[in-house]
Amino acid sequence: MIVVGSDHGGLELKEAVKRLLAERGETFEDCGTDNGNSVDYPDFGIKVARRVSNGEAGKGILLCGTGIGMSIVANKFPRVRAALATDAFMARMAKEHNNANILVLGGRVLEEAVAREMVIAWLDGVYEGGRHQGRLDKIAALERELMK
Ligand SMILES: O=C(CO)[C@H](O)[C@H](O)[C@H](O)COP(=O)(O)O
Repeated sequence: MIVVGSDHGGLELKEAVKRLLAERGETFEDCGTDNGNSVDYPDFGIKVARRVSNGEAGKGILLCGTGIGMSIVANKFPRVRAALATDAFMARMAKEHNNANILVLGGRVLEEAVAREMVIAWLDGVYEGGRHQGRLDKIAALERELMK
């Protein structure tokens, strides 16, 4: 299950991402926003990141104008590794090296065709483990330490 969410700045590109997910037959749920009215990105970033953090959803895709605000919010949550990417290489690395469970996109930054390539690269990428796992373990240990 993939949860998606955006503010008004990411809404148009989110609709394109949803079309791609539907074409691929992915199971997904849109946590909003659902219209162009100005909203606050944390409200929607929290909805998506909480569900990834607690395991209700395996993956999430978040969009705002630049993706920066959504990244800041999502990475507050334990077990969330949210990656703001700007091209297909970064999106693929986000999966292969970082095992990112949330992909963050900027609706005011990306062309639809590039965003589609990115989502495909991230979804189809395979986490490599190996040397990268020790690095993710260090991040997880830091999370546990900071939560004490
Ligand atoms: O939070 C952001 C930047 O990190 C997002 O890009 C928002 O979409 C943006 O800040 C919203 O801007 P607006 O002028 O209120 O439309």
